[in-house]
Amino acid sequence: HEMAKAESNVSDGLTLDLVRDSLIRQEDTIVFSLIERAKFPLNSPTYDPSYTSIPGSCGSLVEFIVKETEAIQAKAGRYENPEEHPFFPDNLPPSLVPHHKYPKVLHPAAMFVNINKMIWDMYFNKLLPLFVTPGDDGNYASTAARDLECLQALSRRIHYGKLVAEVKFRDERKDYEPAIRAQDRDTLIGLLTFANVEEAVKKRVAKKAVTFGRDVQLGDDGNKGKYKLDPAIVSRLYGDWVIPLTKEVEVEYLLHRLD
Ligand SMILES: O=C(O)C(=O)C[C@]1(C(=O)O)C=C[C@@H](O)C=C1
Repeated sequence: HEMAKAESNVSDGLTLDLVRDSLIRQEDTIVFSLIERAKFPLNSPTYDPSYTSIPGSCGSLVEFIVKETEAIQAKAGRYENPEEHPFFPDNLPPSLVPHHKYPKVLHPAAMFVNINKMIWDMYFNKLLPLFVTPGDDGNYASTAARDLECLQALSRRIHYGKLVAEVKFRDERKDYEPAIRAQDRDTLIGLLTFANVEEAVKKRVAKKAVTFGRDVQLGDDGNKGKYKLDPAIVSRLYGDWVIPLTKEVEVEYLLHRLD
């Protein structure tokens, strides 16, 4: 089904190539946010609920930062954008800014797909210990702020799977419809998987880690193979978690595409 690329010509101008261009640009944001987080050691008190005793808040410092930041950003209209998904959607304050008419591209069922709990779990339990050094330098607030940027960048990329799925559905409706009617996950995964694209993504993000993770010097390249973030880990992050979670969003969206 590589043919779909050339043929897609939908009314709102959305094409698989355009959606993929956005995914590629978002790689820059993700790799750079990880580099920024890697400046700090693990700083485990950031994640320890017993470290803080903030009145009115019972979780860890990172939960406090994420919840409070999301509340401010919600008031500023961030979650009006269908591409943004909060980590703590309960009790978010309403937007206080004028309503912006985002183009209605997705099926309304898209609203109910939010896998940020899985992303949170993956980031803190699997990924973080892989790419930060052990240790504690006391910079917990800055550490939590960097975590939030990583989480938001990952969440945006993974939930972009809704748009990817929508374009694929429009391009190959007759293949997708029977699988959706049968609620057949495996067939849907088969239809939306492009192994060659996944391989290219994994190689490219490793190359971005090499490129962005160097010290820029005016004279000779003094890097001697030392990077701020291990390129192999970025490749693994994508292969083991980012791509599978994006596919999970694609399937969840498609299962309700005909509701
Ligand atoms: O580019 C696509 O077709 C996507 O669905 C995105 C993505 C990815 O997460 O990078 C996921 C599944 C495909 O197998 C290839 C790549």
